[in-house]
Amino acid sequence: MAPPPDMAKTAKLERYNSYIRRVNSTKLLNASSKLLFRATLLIALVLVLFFTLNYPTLSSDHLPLRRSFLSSVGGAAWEKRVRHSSTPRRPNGFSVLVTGAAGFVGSHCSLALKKRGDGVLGLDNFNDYYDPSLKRARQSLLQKHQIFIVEGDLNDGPLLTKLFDVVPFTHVLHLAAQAGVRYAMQNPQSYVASNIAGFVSLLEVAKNANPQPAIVWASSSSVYGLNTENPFSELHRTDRPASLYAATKKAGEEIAHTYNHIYGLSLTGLRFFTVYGPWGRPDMAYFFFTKDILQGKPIDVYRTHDEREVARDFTYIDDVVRGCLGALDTAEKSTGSGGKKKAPAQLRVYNLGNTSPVPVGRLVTILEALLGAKAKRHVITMPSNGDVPFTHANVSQAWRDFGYKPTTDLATGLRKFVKWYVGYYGVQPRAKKELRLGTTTSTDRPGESD
Ligand SMILES: O=C(O)[C@H]1O[C@H](OP(=O)(O)OP(=O)(O)OC[C@H]2O[C@@H](n3ccc(=O)[nH]c3=O)[C@H](O)[C@@H]2O)[C@H](O)[C@@H](O)[C@H]1O
Repeated sequence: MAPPPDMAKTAKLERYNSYIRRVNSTKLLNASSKLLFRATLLIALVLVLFFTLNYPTLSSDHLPLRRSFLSSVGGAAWEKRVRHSSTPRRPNGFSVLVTGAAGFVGSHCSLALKKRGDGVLGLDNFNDYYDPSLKRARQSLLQKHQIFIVEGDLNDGPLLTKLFDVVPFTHVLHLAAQAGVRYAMQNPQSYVASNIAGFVSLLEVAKNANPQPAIVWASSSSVYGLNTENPFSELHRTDRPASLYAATKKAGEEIAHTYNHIYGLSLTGLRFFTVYGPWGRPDMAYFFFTKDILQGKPIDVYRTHDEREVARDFTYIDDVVRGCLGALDTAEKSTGSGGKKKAPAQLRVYNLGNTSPVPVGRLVTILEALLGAKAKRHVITMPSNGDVPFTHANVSQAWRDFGYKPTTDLATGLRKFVKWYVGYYGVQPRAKKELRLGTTTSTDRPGESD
């Protein structure tokens, strides 16, 4: 029997309503899965960005990815900046790639080269081994002098290749490194990554470049290690490093030999002796002693195991800059091309020191006078941390080949450093008046802080 017409209508309405509910719930389901999918995508993207930008090591696998996120690298505008920065403005001027250009020695050398009309392109990874804001301040200074620093890592082969594709560099001044003797015990891998892998990465690209550049690079006085002959000469033994830092610099010297031998690269290693001065490195003793003395904090002054004073051949930055430029000026051309050696090429190593070691206690006394504050000296036996008891350079080879002659004694150099320090950090040493430190601004040129 057929239902009465009202009941049939109600049943139809019921079916219709349930159909609408089903449609609505399907729509809702679709909408929420879309939302879920988008949210997942967003979280994944955030995670990828986070791990890429914060990847802590120098793993080359991740660098191109990291770069492409950060990047300003590549593109017509970028290439124009790279070319403009590297173009010399004097006849027969050099086109120099300065690695570690935002570093202490790198920033000073970049400005000195630019000042005399050479083209300079910087490369720096702005790592946080010490306060990166100091590196950024140096970068701003270089930028004011039309020096562009490409932000990138030595282990980024494709980036280096790109730079050499854009610019036919005549020279490389390779100063990028993991510095610091004592920190090597805390972070050994960073020394291997920068000073060995990074150096090889640069040499691989340089040997394939056409033309091959001449390379001048920073070795270290620390390669003399346990050498007891004095003063240190390039002819002395360097096979007993006392720290991993020294071992990686010594490895660099051997690696330089190999690339010179196989590919005809012209290579000059410069053994720097405890370089100090304005815009210096905060991890070095003279720098953190200054900070600690001003803050009334105690400082550790090392003495040797046989109760003697520890001494260093502290070398002022302007002298080292002159040494670097002298080495560049006398560097012969590499002889290879396209990865093939055509003839024997120049291979050199030089000490760049001050030739007069000063005990660390004396350095503290000079700082006390400049700062008008007494240091809280905590004299302790040198811990087993890779430090050597003394350094002393014989620089006769650098003098003979490019007229290197250090001219700044420690008291003069520290006065310039303190003058910069108080200006940069805005502190007032009590001795300001007596020593005529004056003030300086953070925009003072490195090497022109007087
Ligand atoms: O010539 C180099 O190739 C190296 O020079 C520099 O190393 P170093 O000569 O060790 O300079 P730096 O740390 O300033 O210690 C100075 C003195 O203070 C003593 N020292 C140090 C710390 C401390 O707390 N107390 C102390 O007495 C310490 O024992 C030492 O006698 C660069 O950092 C390094 O990167 C590398 O370039």
